[in-house]
Amino acid sequence: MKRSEYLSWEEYFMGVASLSAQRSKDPNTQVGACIVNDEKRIISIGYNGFPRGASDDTFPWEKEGGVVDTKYAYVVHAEANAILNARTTVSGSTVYVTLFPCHECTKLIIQSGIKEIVYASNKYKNTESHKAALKMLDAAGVKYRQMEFGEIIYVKNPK
Ligand SMILES: Nc1ccn([C@H]2C[C@H](O)[C@@H](COP(=O)(O)O)O2)c(=O)n1
Ligand SMILES: [Zn+2]
Repeated sequence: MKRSEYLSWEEYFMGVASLSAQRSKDPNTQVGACIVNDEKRIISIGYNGFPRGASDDTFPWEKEGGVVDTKYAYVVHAEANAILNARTTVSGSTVYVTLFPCHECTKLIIQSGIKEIVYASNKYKNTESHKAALKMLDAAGVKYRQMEFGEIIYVKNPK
């Protein structure tokens, strides 16, 4: 008899996103993303980090200070890295991401043709960035739903 405690596809893809997040050097928030096509194939992964050439040891991880002295000026977000890392089209795919996309990543998600977002944490809910992201996703008809490992707890823009 086959074992019954195996991971569901959703748990597997969010698990890969979560493992990817563990590569991040951000001391405060580690984010991972996993892009999956309609054949359930993982086509790309990414996590938040500095761009090539920007050393994790010399560029700032600070949250506060002048623009050039904080991480926000330099970090490439997990979703952006996953889209950029893809070696095939991401159009029509689903992105599993450990944190709801910010408004900038939302633009990339929409423009790259990703059709669905499955996210875990929504810790920046109620921020202006989140509101803008929701506005764009709803206008574009991109679906999004929250999942807690194994359990889908919220669905928006269903088929
Ligand atoms: N959807 C997101 C949102 C944020 N990030 C990155 C950008 C930063 O490295 C970090 C957020 O830092 P915090 O302000 O919480 O200290 O997460 C991302 O990759 N994807
Ligand atoms: Zn972002």
